[in-house]
Amino acid sequence: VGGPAMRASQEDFANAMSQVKLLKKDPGNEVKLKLYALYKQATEGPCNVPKPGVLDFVVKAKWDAWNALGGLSKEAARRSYVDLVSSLSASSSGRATPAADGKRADSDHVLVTSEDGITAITLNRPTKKNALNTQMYHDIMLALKAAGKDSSTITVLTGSGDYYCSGNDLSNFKDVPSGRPEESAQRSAVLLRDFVDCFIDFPKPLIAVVNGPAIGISVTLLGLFDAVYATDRATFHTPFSHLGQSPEGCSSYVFPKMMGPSKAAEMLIFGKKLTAQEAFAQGLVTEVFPDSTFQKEVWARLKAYAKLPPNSVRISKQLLRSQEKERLHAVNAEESRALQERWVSAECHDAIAAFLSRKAKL
Ligand SMILES: CCCC/C=C/CC(=O)SCCNC(=O)CCNC(=O)[C@H](O)C(C)(C)COP(=O)(O)OP(=O)(O)OC[C@H]1O[C@@H](n2cnc3c(N)ncnc32)[C@H](O)[C@@H]1OP(=O)(O)O
Repeated sequence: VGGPAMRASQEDFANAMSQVKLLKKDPGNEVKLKLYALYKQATEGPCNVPKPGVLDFVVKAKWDAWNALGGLSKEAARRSYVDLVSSLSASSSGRATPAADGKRADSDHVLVTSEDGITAITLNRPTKKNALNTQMYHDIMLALKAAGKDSSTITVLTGSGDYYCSGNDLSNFKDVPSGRPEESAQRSAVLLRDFVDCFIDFPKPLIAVVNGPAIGISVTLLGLFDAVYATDRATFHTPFSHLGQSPEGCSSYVFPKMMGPSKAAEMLIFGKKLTAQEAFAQGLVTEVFPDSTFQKEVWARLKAYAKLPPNSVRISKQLLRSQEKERLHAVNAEESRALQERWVSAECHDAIAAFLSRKAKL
């Protein structure tokens, strides 16, 4: 699940350690802590030193980062380290985000533009309905981290082509090295948790421009956005049980609060697909627009919002969200743990095999 085909050899790991020293841009403290934690886990295994005192800030932050990796195996940590360095190198060489204001920075499948006070992150893999592969998860995280710090007032996530996003790339499951499904699932659970954490912690208004159907994780995450604008062509589908999986993106907590437990159960347990109007009625979508005028109307609205004073907007967003943050992090951890187990289940493997052999489609 979620990981590239090969295991990370000691040589890959050694190369990645050298590459880190050659990065042109400072990746920031958060990423450095992640690298430190993965390095320790890869070389020494799970955190084995006593918890430092709270006033020892730097040592405590490092200990927390290492300890958060729990029982992740050395091999999985090595792979995650190699993946992370590879995405940082791509970004550092200008292939990926972040975008400077007024400029455009591209990675293969995630485009970032920053203009008129709006940073837009566009999923750009239309031939695969914008399904999210491992590199895209990393690119989106980097893009969000950069957007959180840039001078734009709001950040937008949207898709190119006829889909918003078809969720997790199911071919990620093909790439599991034989005999190592547990490690792969563990690595994907770490990736999922880090990915969703970026949305929980995002410091300024985050808006989804849902330009077409949305599936899986692209739907569940919507509960963490501050506004969701959808074309009337969009649909919202979370077929987790059909895939032998379980909900993520904090939806097991946010959806029942938002739409009531039974409507949430219809979506998250029974996989009911909602139309845009139905999603609006459940509070998942803020407003629905006719497809013919969708882009024009939504971007005009966003440009007006982006003219508001950025600091005021940011502080208000944080006030609206801060009460729930701790709870959301705990939910995210729990959902990631549950999925880690699901990914090695026969129910999940059978469902993915059916999709990959073209016997099943949603
Ligand atoms: C590490 C974090 C993990 C987080 C976990 C999240 C859980 C989820 O997100 S669960 C949701 C997973 N998504 C799906 O189950 C969708 C699967 N796709 C489909 O059912 C259909 O492709 C479609 C309904 C989206 C579109 O059908 P349509 O007939 O219009 O087009 P297709 O010919 O099927 O698709 C074109 C092309 O795109 C490929 N593709 C589409 N979605 C995915 C996907 N999610 N993963 C991999 N590939 C996908 C499809 O195979 C086609 O590829 P080819 O042209 O090469 O055959």
